[in-house]
Amino acid sequence: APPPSPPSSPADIGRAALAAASAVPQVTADVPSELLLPLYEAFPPYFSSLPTDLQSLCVNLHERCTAWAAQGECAANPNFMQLQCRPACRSCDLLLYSNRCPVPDDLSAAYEPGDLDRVFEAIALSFPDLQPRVVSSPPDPWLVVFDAFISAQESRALIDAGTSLGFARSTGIGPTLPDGQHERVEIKSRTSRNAWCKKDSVCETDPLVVRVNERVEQVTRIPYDNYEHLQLLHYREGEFYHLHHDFLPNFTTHDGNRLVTLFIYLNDVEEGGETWFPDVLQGGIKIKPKLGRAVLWPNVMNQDPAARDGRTYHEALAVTKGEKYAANAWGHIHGFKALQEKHCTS
Ligand SMILES: O=C(O)CCC(=O)C(=O)O
Ligand SMILES: [Fe+2]
Repeated sequence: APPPSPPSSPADIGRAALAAASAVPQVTADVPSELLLPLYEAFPPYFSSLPTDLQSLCVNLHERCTAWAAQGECAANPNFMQLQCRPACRSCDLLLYSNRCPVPDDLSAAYEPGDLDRVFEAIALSFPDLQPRVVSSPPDPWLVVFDAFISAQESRALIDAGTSLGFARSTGIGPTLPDGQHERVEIKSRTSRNAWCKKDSVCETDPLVVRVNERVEQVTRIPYDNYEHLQLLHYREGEFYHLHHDFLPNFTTHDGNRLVTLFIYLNDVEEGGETWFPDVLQGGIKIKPKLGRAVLWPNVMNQDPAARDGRTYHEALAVTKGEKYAANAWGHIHGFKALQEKHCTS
């Protein structure tokens, strides 16, 4: 990914710290000579003190890291520099999750035991304009369909945001990396494409998108910061997402897991593309995509919001005619967005 905020550097005055000193032909600023040496030559104690699986990750990811470090950018722009220019900033120890991601001060939970039922019970009474229908309720898992969750104009704004951000083949969550995050891998069971409504994108400036996020927050009573950035989806004819659960496996990060999924359909689909819940009610439930419609379901148990509700497996059936646009809003127990900025989410 491109640097979110590249340091200001007047000229190309150095090379990566891992380049040999002889490979740096033109040094036009005062760069300390040790920064021009390979890290393990210049700082053997520092390098060998790192756990072995971190040593291979202790590299500069940008060729101007050394020069930026010499200009004081490690202190001026730490979020970017400490991860992109690890050896140059002597920040390789931050590759360890426990070093990089101290437990947040505010670990309050969006849902305490019992809150999930309270939130779902209140929805039918509090948001009549959104046309909610309780399709399933305890002792079965909650499942609420809103037939007017967003307007045609808001749907258009979300599709346009996805198009401008660029839809790319969707991935699944792969093995845990040494830095505590997870590899993203292409999976055969999911052929859709998606875009993330990320920070500093049109999603944060378009009032229509902002309004949708506010509604998601109000209806679910999960704060905006606890939500992952909206994930915008595009399925072309034949594309699908096979049976899966939205609760993340093996997560250990401070954001906690996904409490609920609010899934929004952004267009009418000619044929297919239903969301199928095989274990909700007798014989399962299929939700047909429809512009403005949304489905809300829990991924966790009412009595224990840290535990997965194994009954809300679901599948996006293949679009058999036309195309499908949709959006996922995933609300976590704890804050998510601020942690993601520090690369501390899964
Ligand atoms: O497209 C759908 O109907 C559901 C998609 C889904 O379950 C997901 O993206 O996690
Ligand atoms: Fe899903």
